Amino acid sequence: MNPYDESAPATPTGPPAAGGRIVGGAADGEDQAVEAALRPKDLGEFVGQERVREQLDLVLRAARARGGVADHVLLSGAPGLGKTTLSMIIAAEMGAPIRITSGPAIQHAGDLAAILSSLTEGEVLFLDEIHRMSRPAEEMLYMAMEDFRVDVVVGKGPGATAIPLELPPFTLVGATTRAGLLPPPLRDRFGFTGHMEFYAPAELERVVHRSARLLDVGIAGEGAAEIAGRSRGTPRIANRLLRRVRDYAQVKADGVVTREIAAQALDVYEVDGRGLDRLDRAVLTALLKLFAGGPVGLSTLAVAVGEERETVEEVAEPFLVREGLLARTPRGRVATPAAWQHLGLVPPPQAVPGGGRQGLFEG
Ligand SMILES: Nc1ncnc2c1ncn2[C@@H]1O[C@H](COP(=O)(O)OP(=O)(O)OP(=O)(O)O)[C@@H](O)[C@H]1O
Repeated sequence: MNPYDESAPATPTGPPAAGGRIVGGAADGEDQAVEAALRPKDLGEFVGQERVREQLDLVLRAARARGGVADHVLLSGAPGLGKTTLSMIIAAEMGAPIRITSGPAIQHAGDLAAILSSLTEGEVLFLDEIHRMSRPAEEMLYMAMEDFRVDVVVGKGPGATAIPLELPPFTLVGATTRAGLLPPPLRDRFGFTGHMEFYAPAELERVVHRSARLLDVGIAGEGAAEIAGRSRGTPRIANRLLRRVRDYAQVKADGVVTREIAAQALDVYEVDGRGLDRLDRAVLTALLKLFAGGPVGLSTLAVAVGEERETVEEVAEPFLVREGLLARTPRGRVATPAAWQHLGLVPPPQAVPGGGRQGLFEG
């Protein structure tokens, strides 16, 4: 195919990209409904993340041996990698109840004080998106984490008084997609920090097999491998793709997920062999076909695919960069040799990988 062919069909533009993406990392309504059934219940069932699992196992065993509560735990990593699941496992392994809330839900220090003061001894408090808590709540949390105490301010102005309130010892499990955004005083108060990595295909295959068993879906080894390879390193996406493939297998075949059935089903949902969806491919296609692989400015690229700048930058690009298909350079976006290869196109002779060529199309 000639990359300069102007008669090529117009680059397809995706639906509103961030919401409802089958390959999106964040949970949608259906995910929430079925995830409870698919969550591993203990560390032994939790697939992958060997390092974090091993370290956490030590932290929890030691706490149990001491008969005390576990140190506060910070889990960082992209959405859908298992932070909530791991927090529930921590509670289960400690034989403790768990309370789940999130940073954006705690806008006032009083909201946090209400939660903290109602915890029972040893309870696990899971605080998702901890980097999005309000500043006053964050400051209250410092003292609560360190001294199991908060000062509740009663009244306003000169007459305001701080009433100290003792808290039962508890374990805070904070989760964040961006550990770098946490203020150091907060980060330092966690006894253990685990960074969750994207999963290897073989690990995702195990996740798919396990979920298929729980959902009572017949699946061949190669069927699981096909789904795993398109799941962008993320168990949540693997589970979601499995559900869509199961539908297809039931409607179009005998219900068993083979490699062919998985591939056909995911082609219908426009998730390609490497996990790129329609938006990802639209961005890449425009970059290659319209701008000869770049460099091209983000705004120009966004106009070319009919999307908002932010959608291209925040929704499509991170995965393309991670996959080594696109590079962000000071002079604009540049396709890598792997991008040409993935779309089956031949780079023009003067295109130098890494953006060494004078940009004709910068926006
Ligand atoms: N290591 C794992 N083994 C098996 N299944 C997993 C694993 N990690 C996650 N899952 C599955 O993936 C789904 C999403 O996991 P979870 O909700 O824990 O992700 P998360 O990191 O908390 O996401 P978010 O940041 O959006 O809250 C769950 O249904 C869980 O069953």
